[in-house]
Amino acid sequence: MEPLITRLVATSVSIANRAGRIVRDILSKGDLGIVEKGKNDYQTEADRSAQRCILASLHKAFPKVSVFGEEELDSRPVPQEWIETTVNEEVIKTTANKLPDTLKAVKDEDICIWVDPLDGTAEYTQGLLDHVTVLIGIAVKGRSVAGVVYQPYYNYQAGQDATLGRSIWGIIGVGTFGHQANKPPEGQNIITTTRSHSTRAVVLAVDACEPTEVLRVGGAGHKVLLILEGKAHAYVFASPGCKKWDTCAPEAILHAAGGKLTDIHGNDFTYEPTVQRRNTGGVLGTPRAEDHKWYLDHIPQEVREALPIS
Ligand SMILES: Nc1ncnc2c1ncn2[C@@H]1O[C@H](COP(=O)(O)O)[C@@H](OP(=O)(O)O)[C@H]1O
Ligand SMILES: [Mg+2]
Ligand SMILES: [Mg+2]
Ligand SMILES: [Mg+2]
Repeated sequence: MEPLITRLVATSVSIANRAGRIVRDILSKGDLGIVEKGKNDYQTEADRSAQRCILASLHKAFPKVSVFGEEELDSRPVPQEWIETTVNEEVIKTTANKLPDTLKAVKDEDICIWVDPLDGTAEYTQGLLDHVTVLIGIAVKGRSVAGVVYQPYYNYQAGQDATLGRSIWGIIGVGTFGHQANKPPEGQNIITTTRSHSTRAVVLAVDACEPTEVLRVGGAGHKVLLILEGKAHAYVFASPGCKKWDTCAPEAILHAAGGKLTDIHGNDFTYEPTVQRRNTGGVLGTPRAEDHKWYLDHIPQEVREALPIS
């Protein structure tokens, strides 16, 4: 049998696809069932249903693994057709002979999975559909090592014949798959940041990094995809608003591709079950680990002091 990490990622790719289908079905039916959880913080029926699908499916396949999802839900039974049991063969094939030795012996109790059933909820409700992703991040002993980012509306403006949706996945030491890997353009400094959760500190930090262009878009998953595809040079978010489920999967795919995701002090995120949910130190992502320090050094002291280390 394949190592646990390989099976987890291969199953998570199938589960994220299934959840993405639920996200699309709910929007096409038209009743989003929006609930306000807090200030500028919404949940829809798609967030709730996709999380039920993902948690029930993971629990069925891996009953001993800890899983945390963004939404607080009751334990109502999940429709049988939402339980995804297939395994993505592409992941099994690609990972065979490549998984680092350190990940081969990982046990159930070492693992914590962080699930964002719908990242970019604000943009989903506003019709900015390619900003939406489904995130499943896998941490081992508190460090993010593998992730799945499913983009359910990829290609939605490319015409009827285009295949809708794509899966991006990555494992540290194996690589990142399912997207184009481009370098960002030389001579520019394109910075991506939040579209719907901006603050004075967010703007100060972006401006201090001397952007030639600012891409204000939704979703932590989507912003990391922009970096992986060479559309942005950095993801700069000087706010305590992102949580563990926002960063776990994006961090793994970015690190597996040679990039870096930390808080704005340069500290690594940790993901053990008891960790505080908020990434209070903000988020900084770059496509090449060696470029990270330049951005860290440009974050104003005033902004750093206002964001406690996570
Ligand atoms: N001030 C804030 N309050 C609540 N959530 C926040 C937030 N700032 C960021 N987030 C969460 O972090 C994710 C990325 O934010 P953004 O799109 O603004 O860059 C979103 O995840 P969800 O859409 O899964 O809730 C968003 O809700
Ligand atoms: Mg949310
Ligand atoms: Mg999110
Ligand atoms: Mg979410």
